[in-house]
Amino acid sequence: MWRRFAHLSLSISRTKLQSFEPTVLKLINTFSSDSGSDGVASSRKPFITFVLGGPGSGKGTQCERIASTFGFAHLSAGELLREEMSSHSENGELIRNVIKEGKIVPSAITISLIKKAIDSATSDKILIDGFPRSEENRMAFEKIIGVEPDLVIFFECPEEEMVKRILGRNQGRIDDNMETIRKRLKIFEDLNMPVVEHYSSKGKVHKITATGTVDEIFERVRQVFASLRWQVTVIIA
Ligand SMILES: Nc1ncnc2c1ncn2[C@@H]1O[C@H](COP(=O)(O)OP(=O)(O)O)[C@@H](O)[C@H]1O
Ligand SMILES: Nc1ccn([C@@H]2O[C@H](COP(=O)(O)OP(=O)(O)O)[C@@H](O)[C@H]2O)c(=O)n1
Ligand SMILES: [Mg+2]
Repeated sequence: MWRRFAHLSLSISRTKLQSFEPTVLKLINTFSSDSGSDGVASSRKPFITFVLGGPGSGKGTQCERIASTFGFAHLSAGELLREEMSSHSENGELIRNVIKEGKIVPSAITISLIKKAIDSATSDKILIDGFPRSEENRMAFEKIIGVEPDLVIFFECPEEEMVKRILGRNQGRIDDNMETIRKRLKIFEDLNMPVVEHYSSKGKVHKITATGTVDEIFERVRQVFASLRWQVTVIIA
């Protein structure tokens, strides 16, 4: 039956895609970004977005909205580490100490958790929230996983706003106290920002002003994802 159809592969915006008659479209679940590498996505390679920003800048909150609106799997590096910490695994104590100090967990541990989460994700559009947090994290990911992100979102937020949000977060986290927050803010400047600068120089970063209401910020984020070019196969009957 499929042999009677001509297949045409093209890149098309999501808005235009929605106006097509669904019966003549077969959507391959991949897409590429305008700023992406080669613009040609394979149906097997996941579309990876790194979501970066200081502690309390709203990464987790906005990732939930992106995931539910655009069908992404949301993997939070911090959540994966906290789960591992609570599972009493051999690395649990090490992770607890590093998080309490606001430092960065060795890349091999974090990447192995991320890899497992990617492998079991139900979407091949993946948000990796809070990773990479250092150049060492970044280089290890690119080496072990063997891909670069297709897109990087960076939430820019003033320090005093981040501190206010963390102190109001109320999730019982061992690192949400003023002493650890100060250390995390320093790590953010010293180790996280070089990662943002690296991907900025490659034209992959979309900087989002992370002040205002959750809805206002999501409207800025939404525009980035709505402008992604979907890779579709059109089946012409
Ligand atoms: N735009 C916003 N305005 C006020 N509070 C916010 C906003 N976005 C998130 N929050 C709250 O701030 C805290 C930190 O947000 P979160 O998404 O956990 O940030 P991150 O993952 O970057 O640390 C949470 O309690 C969240 O509910
Ligand atoms: N790539 C990562 C991500 C988090 N972490 C650790 O986990 C802590 C919490 O990360 P998180 O992403 O949940 O924190 P928020 O920025 O969401 O507040 C960090 O401060 C680090 O100690 C890490 O070591 N390596
Ligand atoms: Mg978070």
